[in-house]
Order: sequence, then structure tokens, then C-alpha cells
Amino acid sequence: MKFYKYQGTGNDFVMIDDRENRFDDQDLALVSRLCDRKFGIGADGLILIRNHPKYNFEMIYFNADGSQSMCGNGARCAVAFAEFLGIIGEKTHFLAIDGDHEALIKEGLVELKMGNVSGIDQVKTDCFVNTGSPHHIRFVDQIEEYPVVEEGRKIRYDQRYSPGGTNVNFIQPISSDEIFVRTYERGVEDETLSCGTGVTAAAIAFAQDQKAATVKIKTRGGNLSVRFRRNADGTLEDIWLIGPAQQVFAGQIDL
Ligand SMILES: N[C@H](CCC[C@H](N)C(=O)O)C(=O)O
Repeated sequence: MKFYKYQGTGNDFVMIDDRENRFDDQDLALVSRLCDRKFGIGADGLILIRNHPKYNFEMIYFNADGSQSMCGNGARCAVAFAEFLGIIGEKTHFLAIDGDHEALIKEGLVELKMGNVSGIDQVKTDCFVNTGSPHHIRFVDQIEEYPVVEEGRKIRYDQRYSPGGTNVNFIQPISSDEIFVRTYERGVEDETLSCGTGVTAAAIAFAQDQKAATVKIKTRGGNLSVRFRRNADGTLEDIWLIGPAQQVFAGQIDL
């Protein structure tokens, strides 16, 4: 089977052109094996690109443990992959697990329109936002030294989020329009170098008092930006996640 490796600010994915529907999407053990960094190709997740009667393509995303969710960085990489395959031009309308998305490729970056967000829930001194996947948000100091895996795991498995769990993002403001974000990712069960739905949730939490905002985000894997508008009722729309998506290599693997 031919596969490609893509990374979006260090969040990396095995990408498969599965327009012939040959990949067994019920074989979660295979997904985990392909994502295994020692016994497989190695990635945070695996993405299938499939045909769809109403959209340019459908993206099926699996975390490394085989669970499915919406993946912002993965979706940006899927758009770049679809353009590489000649499925799309610079604009697209595709389907993911959380619904349909517009995206465009502009000045070497992929701009992805995220789903609307109903609002922000306060969780003691932290908060929670669902941006297509669930995200607990905590503001911290000395983020570089913060025990992200230890603290992230505690929150991810907290009873309050049982049984599905949540992703956990730690944020340190850098300036009035820039934050540094580190993420413990559900389904990877480790810190990832960046998380697209996570930085989107972080930007929304950071600019809670703004009607419209563009937030710059630094992550360990690179830089992203998020812009959005907030309605009077607290719902958020016109949310865009913008950043790079690169093809790292292509290969063959015997299944
Ligand atoms: N681990 C997440 C999905 C991938 C999120 C992340 N890779 C992104 O870019 O949004 C979850 O299970 O909710």
C-alpha cells in the first residue's frame, strides 16, 4: 500500500489516498500499528481521503489509538494532500466527522474554516471548548517547564470527562494577541508538537472578551493563527485555522 507522511506544525499523519475504498477502516489494530513510531511508520494519526458524492472529498481521521475525532492540523494536511493528488485546486469543500468544511491554499498556507462553536464552559479556574474535538484549557506560567504530560493525563482521565475523555491545552499569553500553547492529546496519550483544534480552542479562550479577534499561536512544532467572530449570544463563527502543511515523504508498506 502506498502512503504519504504529512506534518502540520509538527502534528504528523500517515496519509492514504483511499478513493478506491480498499483500506479496512474497521481494522483499528492496523491503524495503531501504522502509527507506531517503533514498529510502524510512526505518526500522531492516520487519515484516509475518500470520494464523496456531495463534496470534493471526505476525510476519515484516526488518532494513533484508532479512535476517531475531528483533527484541525490533519484537515489542513488533507487539503494539501488533496491538492497534491489533483483532486482540488486552491479552494475546496470537504466532509469530516464534525461536518463540512471550506478551505483554501493561500501563500503556501492552508486556511481551514472550523465548525461554529456554541461557547465556553468554565471548569473551576479553567475552561472547556469543543472545536470539533473536546478541549480543556488551562492558563499557566513558565509553560516551557510545565509538566504537560503529568497534568494533562490527570485532566484527560478526570471523571468529569468520562467516558470519552478530552484533549488538554496549556496556554501562556505572550502579548495582547499572541499565546504559546502546549497540548496533551487524547488518542495519542502524549504531548503533541501542536494541535489544530486545540490552538483554536485556546485562541477562543484567550480572546474571550473580544467580539472578533486574530490570535497568533506559537507551538513547539511551529506557528499558527486563528481568527473568529463572536456573536452577542456568545456563539462563535467564521472561525479559521491557518498554518503550513508539508509532505515529508512517500513510501510503500506491505499490509
Ligand atoms: N486527539 C484529538 C483529535 C486530533 C486533534 C489534533 N491533532 C488537531 O489537530 O485537532 C481528539 O481525539 O479529540
